[in-house]
Amino acid sequence: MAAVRGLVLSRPVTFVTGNAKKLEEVRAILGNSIPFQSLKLELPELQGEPEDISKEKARMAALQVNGPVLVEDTCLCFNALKGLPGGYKFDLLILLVHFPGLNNLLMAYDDKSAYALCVFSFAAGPDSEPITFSGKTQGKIVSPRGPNDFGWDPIFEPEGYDQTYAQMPKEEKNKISHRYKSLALVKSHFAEAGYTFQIENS
Ligand SMILES: O=P(O)(O)OP(=O)(O)OP(=O)(O)OC[C@H]1O[C@@H](n2cnc3c(O)ncnc32)[C@H](O)[C@@H]1O
Ligand SMILES: [Mg+2]
Repeated sequence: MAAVRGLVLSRPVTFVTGNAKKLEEVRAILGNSIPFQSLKLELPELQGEPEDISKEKARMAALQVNGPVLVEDTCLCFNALKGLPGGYKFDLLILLVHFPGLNNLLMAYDDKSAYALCVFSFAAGPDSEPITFSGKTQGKIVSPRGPNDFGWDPIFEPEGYDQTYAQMPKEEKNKISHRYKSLALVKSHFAEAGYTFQIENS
């Protein structure tokens, strides 16, 4: 999608999420590259294709904020289940983390491969069509290992590693994660579009 070079955004970008752990990672990954403020909003939990969910979240967030917003939708997709649960958030993932025996559900399948998918959307305002940026990290589903403080991190082992996301130092996850890859595209887009920001109090 064409972006207007040098477009001045009316307000600083607001990253809207209800998830403090996501916010922590986004802060660490973006550093000072894109100035943003954050807002905790519980948006309705939509179901469907991750890109559609992410865009719809951006529309809802831009309406509420009445300005430029970033949102993201993240899911874990099992290849043996043809990409489910993906954007269909029945509580299977949470059950898998808390009741490791349920991993037998996947034991029925030889294929334990999965991918973590993060779709960021940027909407320049309530009247702008959101643009999406998808980042994917391949891996496999394993019995839970590591601290249990962020979603399905204990059961996802990224390809090429013998640790789950939960066992890795945060800096390591943030170098290879679905979120990192999606944000790399967001950063490139912002750099190419040449947005300038009116930062409050500056
Ligand atoms: O307000 P939003 O941003 O929507 O926050 P959310 O927690 O509802 O986030 P999602 O709908 O995108 O995510 C669905 C689930 O996936 C979990 N999740 C998201 N990113 C994750 C990651 O990097 N590692 C592990 N679990 C993650 C998250 O905790 C949710 O339980
Ligand atoms: Mg959500």
